[in-house]
Amino acid sequence: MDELSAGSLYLVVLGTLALALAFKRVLRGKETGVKLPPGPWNLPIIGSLHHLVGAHLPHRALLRVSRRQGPLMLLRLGEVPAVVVSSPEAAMEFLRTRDPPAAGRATLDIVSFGGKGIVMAPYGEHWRQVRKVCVVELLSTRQAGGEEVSRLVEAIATTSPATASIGMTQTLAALNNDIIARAVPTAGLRYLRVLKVVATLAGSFNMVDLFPSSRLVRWLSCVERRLREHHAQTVRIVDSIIQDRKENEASASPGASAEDDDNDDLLDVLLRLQREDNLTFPITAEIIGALISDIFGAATDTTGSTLEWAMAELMRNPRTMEKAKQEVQNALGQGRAMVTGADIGDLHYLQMVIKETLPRDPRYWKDADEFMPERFEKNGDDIKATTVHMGFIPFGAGRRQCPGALFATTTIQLTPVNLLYHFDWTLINGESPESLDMGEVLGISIHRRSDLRLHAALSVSSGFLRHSDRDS
Ligand code: HEM
Repeated sequence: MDELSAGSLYLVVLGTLALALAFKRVLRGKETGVKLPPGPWNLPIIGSLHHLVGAHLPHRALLRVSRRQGPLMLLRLGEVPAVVVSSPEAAMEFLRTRDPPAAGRATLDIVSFGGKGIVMAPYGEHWRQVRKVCVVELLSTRQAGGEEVSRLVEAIATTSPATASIGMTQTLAALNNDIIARAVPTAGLRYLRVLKVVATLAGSFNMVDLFPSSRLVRWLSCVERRLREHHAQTVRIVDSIIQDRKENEASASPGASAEDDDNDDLLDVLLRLQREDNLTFPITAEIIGALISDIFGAATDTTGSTLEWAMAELMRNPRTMEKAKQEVQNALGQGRAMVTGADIGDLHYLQMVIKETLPRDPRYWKDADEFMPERFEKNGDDIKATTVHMGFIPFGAGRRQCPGALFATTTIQLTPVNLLYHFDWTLINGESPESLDMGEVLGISIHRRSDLRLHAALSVSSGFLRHSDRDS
């Protein structure tokens, strides 16, 4: 098996970093005076693209070239110079000490509202302000997911046993949308559907991104046209959501909004900031739209695929699954309807399972391909300090590190704990742990190539009544 095997969030990070850094943080040496790293030999027009041929996933091709060139290399992707960072140390060094100007991909410029949100905003006053809004107002104090995970458990528990084959890809993606959508409840399915198309189009390699100055390429590209159309739809949907919310607020009784401050969702917070007008620039409807899109985009794909890989790894490793289940059931006893964030602190093995879903670099981890949560036991208390140096930066580092890390961590722990506590999971269609497909495809992060379909039976510990019992 390939040394960066499926299930590794390090892949997500590597993919994210490689793609983000390759496309998003493009160094323009002559503008910045930064000394550019060396790269492989280039051809006219296509630049370094021929070095990437042969791997079906771009991050793997980048990894292959980086093995020859070193962890920091300069590629020319068509006409676009790109610095690719592919080792944790180089990434840490790069992310901590340098802040190259963002020169966005042509397609991402469209979907990011021209950098008016956070993800594609170049370093500067606008980014500083919106980042503060995200960290202080939107993400740090919000606990993700309790209600939604509970609904998910109930939905699975009440699925008729005869047909209880659960499509984990859709189920976990729906859970994440549910969690994030709580922040924008009126966003609705239409918004999420459009956003998904936008993410798929923007997540792929596009000629327009390689030759942004070519009018011919832009004219021939249907991707750019489709992105513009879908982006216009998201703008219309967000505008109508804002309009509805403002009308509701206007018709609500005076004082009601102050009472509900604690329940404010993401849109409420942004509208309040717009009214207060305390930032160094006005929060326009466009900025609100851009921030909402960015947060959905940054949150759903990453969290959903992490959860899916974690479940897949557990299914592929029955002994690990059994050990994790034992820990959860021993710690929580029988008959609980819901496991909450407060219960997670004692579940050390489960936390190691999540960590193990994240790093997979053979230069730092022995038998990196083996799914061995126990490897974290050995490092004991030093784990926090050592992981930073050992290739464990799933949420990035430096100024642009993930502001949703806390939010995401709650979801990626709370969901599997509940899934393991309430259900016994089995593979279906004659699949065995050894034959389980662990192939990958590229989206905003690395996804499973095939949908993970599992059978769920209510476990003895679960407090949810069996479906048949409920009916009788
Ligand atoms: C397992 C889940 C997640 C992983 C692995 C992850 C990883 C990352 C990484 C590596 C970056 C830095 C990218 C770069 O340097 O360009 C990032 C940025 C970001 N993430 Fe996350 N993330 C996750 C979940 C979330 C969630 C749940 C949210 C919001 C609710 C979120 C919001 C953001 C935002 C807004 C940024 C851009 C920050 C900036 O540019 O200043 N992420 N994430």
